[in-house]
Amino acid sequence: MLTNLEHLGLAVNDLEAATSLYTALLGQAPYKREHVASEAVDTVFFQVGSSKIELLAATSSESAISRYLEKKPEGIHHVAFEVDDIWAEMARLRTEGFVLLNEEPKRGADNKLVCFVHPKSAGGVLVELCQEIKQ
Ligand SMILES: CC[C@H](C(=O)O)C(=O)SCCNC(=O)CCNC(=O)[C@H](O)C(C)(C)COP(=O)(O)OP(=O)(O)OC[C@H]1O[C@@H](n2cnc3c(N)ncnc32)[C@H](O)[C@@H]1OP(=O)(O)O
Ligand SMILES: [Co+2]
Repeated sequence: MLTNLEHLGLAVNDLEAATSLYTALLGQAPYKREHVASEAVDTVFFQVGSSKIELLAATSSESAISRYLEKKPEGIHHVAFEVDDIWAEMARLRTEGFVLLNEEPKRGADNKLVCFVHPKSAGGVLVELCQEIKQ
């Protein structure tokens, strides 16, 4: 089952400007900056209670974030939910008729295994599932 709203992913053109804005808005500094080569993104994370804000900027034109920002304004790009068992949730969502964008979970940011649900099958929202990678 989905246990928590893990993060909101915000697509931004200028990561430093967005980081300054959210530092002022949230009244706190980010806890992590991370490059995710597999997604060609630089990310900045803020903790807000039990949820997070993830700022995402593309590092190449091949990035999903780059393609998104070619067509849409900066803003909420995806919503991510925490799961205890990503394999079970992927199987459950498939049986519910959702279209998954990856066959297997893949390594995401912030020490997570992730998978994505196509927005066209999720009411127009790009959904991400995240499972903590236990050390
Ligand atoms: C993993 C690191 C980090 C983490 O938290 O761990 C991340 O979150 S990385 C986040 C960036 N990576 C991804 O988003 C990977 C999954 N996304 C994709 O595979 C694509 O972005 C996809 C398939 C959702 C869209 O691909 P593309 O933009 O090339 O396709 P289209 O432009 O043809 O879009 C198809 C259709 O979907 C609508 N769309 C696209 N993106 C979104 C979105 N973020 N939210 C809602 N809707 C979206 C788009 O408008 C098209 O709709 P249509 O009505 O046909 O115009
Ligand atoms: Co994300």
